[in-house]
Amino acid sequence: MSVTTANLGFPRIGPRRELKKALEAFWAGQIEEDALRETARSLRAANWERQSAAGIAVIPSNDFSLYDQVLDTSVMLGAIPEVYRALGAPNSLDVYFAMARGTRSENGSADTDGCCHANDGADAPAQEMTKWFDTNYHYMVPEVGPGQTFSLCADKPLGEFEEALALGHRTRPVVLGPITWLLLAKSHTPGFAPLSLLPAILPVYRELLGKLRAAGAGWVQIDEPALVLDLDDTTREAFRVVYGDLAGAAGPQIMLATYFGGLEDNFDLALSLPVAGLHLDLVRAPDQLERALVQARDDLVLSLGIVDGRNVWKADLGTLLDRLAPAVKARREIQIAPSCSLLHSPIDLALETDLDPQLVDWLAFGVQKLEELALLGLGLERGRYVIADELSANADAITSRRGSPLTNDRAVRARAAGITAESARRDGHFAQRSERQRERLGLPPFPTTTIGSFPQTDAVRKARADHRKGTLDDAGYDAFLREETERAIRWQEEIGLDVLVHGEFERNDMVQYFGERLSGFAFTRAAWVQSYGSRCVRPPILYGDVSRPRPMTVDWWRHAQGLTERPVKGMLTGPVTILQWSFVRDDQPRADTCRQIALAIRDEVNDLEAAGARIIQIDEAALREGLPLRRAGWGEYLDWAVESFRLTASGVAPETQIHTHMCYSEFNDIIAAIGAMDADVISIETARSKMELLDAFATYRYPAEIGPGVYDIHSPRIPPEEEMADLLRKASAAIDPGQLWVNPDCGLKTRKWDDVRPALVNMVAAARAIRAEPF
Ligand SMILES: CN1c2c(nc(N)[nH]c2=O)NC[C@@H]1CNc1ccc(C(=O)N[C@@H](CCC(=O)N[C@@H](CCC(=O)N[C@@H](CCC(=O)O)C(=O)O)C(=O)O)C(=O)O)cc1
Ligand SMILES: N[C@@H](CCS)C(=O)O
Ligand SMILES: [Zn+2]
Repeated sequence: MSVTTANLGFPRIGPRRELKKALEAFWAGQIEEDALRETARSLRAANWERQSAAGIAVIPSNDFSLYDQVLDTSVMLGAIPEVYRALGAPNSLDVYFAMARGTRSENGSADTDGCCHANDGADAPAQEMTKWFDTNYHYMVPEVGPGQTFSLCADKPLGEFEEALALGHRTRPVVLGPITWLLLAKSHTPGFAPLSLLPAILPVYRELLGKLRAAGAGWVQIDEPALVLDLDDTTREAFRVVYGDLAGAAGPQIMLATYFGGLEDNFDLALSLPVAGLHLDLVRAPDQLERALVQARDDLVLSLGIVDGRNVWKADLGTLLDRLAPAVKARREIQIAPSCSLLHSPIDLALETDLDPQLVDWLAFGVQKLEELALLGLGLERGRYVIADELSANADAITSRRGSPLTNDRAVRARAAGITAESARRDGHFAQRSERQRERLGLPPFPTTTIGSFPQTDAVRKARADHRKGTLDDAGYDAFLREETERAIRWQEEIGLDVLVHGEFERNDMVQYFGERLSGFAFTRAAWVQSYGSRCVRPPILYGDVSRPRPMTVDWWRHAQGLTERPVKGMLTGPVTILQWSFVRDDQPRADTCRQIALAIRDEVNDLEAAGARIIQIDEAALREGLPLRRAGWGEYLDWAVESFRLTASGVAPETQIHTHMCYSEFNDIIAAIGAMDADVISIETARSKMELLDAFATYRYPAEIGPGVYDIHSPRIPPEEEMADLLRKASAAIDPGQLWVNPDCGLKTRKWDDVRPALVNMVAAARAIRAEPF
């Protein structure tokens, strides 16, 4: 028997976000391509060295990316739409970044904000961007069409393999598999099935594998996370054809990697493929181990994903050794690995100098996860006694976390236990509430508002950075933010918006801000995780029972409302979004944790109401991405997610208007659940799809008011008044005009004031024009 440690992918942004800084400097014209490439090279070298030093035997290459691995695959396959081809050689950075970010001849570079997809105000628009499975990472959506041809550009996978080899690392290159790539692709041709392109793609993969083999690669990792999804028979058959073909090609041995869940009904299919190795996610689907031990061919190398690549908790090494013992006994060779690429983990816990040492003792980031694997490898091969000290320290950490008062707050638990169906029900039906709200608010038809944030300018970010560094004191920072808020309020009044927002200038991020203020959360210095391209997030760590020690937003709201007679919305992030964008404790069901967050947010909602807020918005930007990857899990998830939202809002009086906001457009299939959230007003993304989303409302009569976005905030383009008026006319044809609000698709934090000002002036004018029309 042999046990080999392996890794599936390492974060590429760098421990101090070196890649982000180099990319942004390159885009700003401050550094040349050579300098960017040099930063990339040194990050790769450091990553290989780090993994090797941690004791990992199988180290990946081609897991690095200057922007996104799906985009890399599109370029590798020559799937470059015509609009970008004119911009340079297919393997040039000009083409690559044009696909990622679009190009603009004026007004600076185009960029997206990652909430949703592409921008369209550029000369060449960026490719669409969307969430990578159920993560907070976003990939660039490949574009394909009938008759498309493919050709290999192997520069990157080959180049990075050879680069590593020159540094003494014979790596296992990682390639995104053809079926997952095609399933993620979209076509502008209605009815076209991207999978029909497989015969055209297969020869390109075969050629790639041949070249990798010739360069000395013994193994290649082909990622097919699509295998954990619900698949139809055509797709299953495609797996048989593709891997029958590729496994027979003169390439390296194939480690087929599945992750983000269990294979379930695709299990037999995966095991029947003639590949040399199969990686299983045993964190999300532990039962797969026993099944694989019974069913796997003797010569199949099982790669066991036992360390959680999606979360930050230390693995329980003793328990894992027990679980793995039968596998070691039964198989000639096993690999042990993280459940998925470590792209979704922060890099190194050693950089966290401010965290409570007790909490540090419970955590493992990317580097520490690799060290855990190395220890497990030693323990399995040579016996537990070899790692006795480490095992005992690990057991202490696991026990300490389990029993720690830091994770258990009796009052929170008692409160959560007292939740009944009644606690999540608002006083009065929508129709009754609506009447009282209309009376109280006295808003015109087609009321205008925005989603919450105004531009996070350099000045705002600098003030926050200065405050953090101590060069701007509390009073100075507070005064600065109050002035920004006041300016925003005055300007909104001036242009005639009906319902105002304070602008969210005090917030670094819509989740991190709340994480920093809630008990049960810890906040890191450097635990950045790539969200898309150069943009990163620092998810808070939710380690304990959650409560809200004191109001978090009330003073900002009070300041803003004190400046105007018009209603200013209280502005909160909802429990599902906070849960979804945090690293969450894994010692209790997510539903229980979500309910605790909901109770904390409920306290804030109630305090905002008590302070006089007439409208309170609770954003649930991540409600849809929290949906389980398999449909069978949707019902249960939606039940607790919707209940959590309702809990936040059910403590207020009928005349207090509750808004929610969701900045994605794909919710035809969950529209009833969204109705069940029982918000009084929902704002949604629709501008980009030109109100297509409203089709959902044709079959489902949404009971409350709706603000379908009329202004695509992902683009710096300024939408003309007439265009927005047209969208409102279109909306009025699908929905009772009395239900309609007028607002942008999402918050404006990533935009510049120079774009925002004229766009909102036009939006108000469009609303006024519509009000004057007969409906
Ligand atoms: C809506 N989206 C969000 C998601 N997830 C979230 N948690 N939050 C979201 O808003 N997922 C889906 C989308 C993803 N979209 C985005 C959009 C934009 C960003 C982004 O711009 N990220 C910033 C970091 C944001 C932040 O925390 N800013 C801090 C400053 C942090 C910083 O750089 N500090 C430096 C020191 C700076 C100095 O000293 O000058 C440091 O700590 O080292 C702030 O405003 O205070 C980014 O730059 O990547 C992300 C996701
Ligand atoms: N209130 C937030 C929602 C973003 S999804 C904002 O406006 O930025
Ligand atoms: Zn949004």
